[in-house]
Amino acid sequence: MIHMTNVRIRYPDFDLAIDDLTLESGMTVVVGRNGSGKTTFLELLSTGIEPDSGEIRYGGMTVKEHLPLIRRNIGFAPSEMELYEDMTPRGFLQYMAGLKGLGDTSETGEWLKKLHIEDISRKPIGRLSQGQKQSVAVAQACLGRPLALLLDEPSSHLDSLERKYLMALLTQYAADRLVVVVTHELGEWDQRADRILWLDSGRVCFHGTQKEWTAGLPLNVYSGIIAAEQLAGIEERNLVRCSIREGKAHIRMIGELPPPGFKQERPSLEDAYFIRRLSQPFVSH
Ligand SMILES: Nc1ncnc2c1ncn2[C@@H]1O[C@H](COP(=O)(O)OP(=O)(O)OP(=O)(O)O)[C@@H](O)[C@H]1O
Repeated sequence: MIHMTNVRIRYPDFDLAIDDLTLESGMTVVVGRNGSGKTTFLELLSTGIEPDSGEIRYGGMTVKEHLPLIRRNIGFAPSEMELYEDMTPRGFLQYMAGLKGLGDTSETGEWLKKLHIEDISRKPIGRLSQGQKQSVAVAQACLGRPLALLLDEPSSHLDSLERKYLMALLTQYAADRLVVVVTHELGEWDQRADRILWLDSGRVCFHGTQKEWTAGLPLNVYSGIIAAEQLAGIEERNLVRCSIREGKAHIRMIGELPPPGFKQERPSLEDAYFIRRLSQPFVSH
């Protein structure tokens, strides 16, 4: 469990302020617009940056007193992790295992397999694709099975099948540990996230379960089919999804009332994000 109290980070053009937040075991998905402070939040949790004020407790321990122990129990994969280009994934993981003080490096093979990078494990990292490098970054974070796994957009370069495998792997990992994932692809986490954390302008706007996230929304979700030429009558901002097939537009949209013939749908995590964003008062940056 990680607990943040009165945490502040002040940059010249941005500040992050978290008064009271507890992250518990399970999968927490962090969302928010660009520049809302998600990476800063993850860097804080990872102990990579120190708050200007306030306190973060890891299972009751503070960084001041127990930094090495806390770091041993955190696995962190930043979004664009700097990897040693001349090393191979296997060599890099063994090196990281050494740094983390893991005696048994056989675990490196396990993560290479689980992240599906075993076949490229002897190629220099510099010659890997973005997606393969991303998997190496996630693998190093998992080494030692840390109690808290912090991942910044871990699937942004992965193909859809690898994304699915990664979701399954992380869901399993989160069964008895704390996993925090920053993502812009909230739709992928339907039925997988235990909690959603929504940051905006460096503030926590929402922290709660999937059920709470999708409940009590000020707008509804509708689906329906209209002639493609009628599409112009629907405001772009209200469209969640639209595909045109045989002259018909198949639509998922949000609104107060359904257009004629549309039926109401249960909001997905992503629908709820759109609704919450659209219903927010405009904040200039
Ligand atoms: N080291 C720094 N010095 C000054 N400002 C910074 C620093 N790091 C981040 N910021 C600012 O803090 C704000 C939040 O950045 P952050 O990267 O945390 O946002 P984000 O939500 O992760 O964005 P994105 O979704 O685009 O990745 C931005 O305005 C950014 O310019």
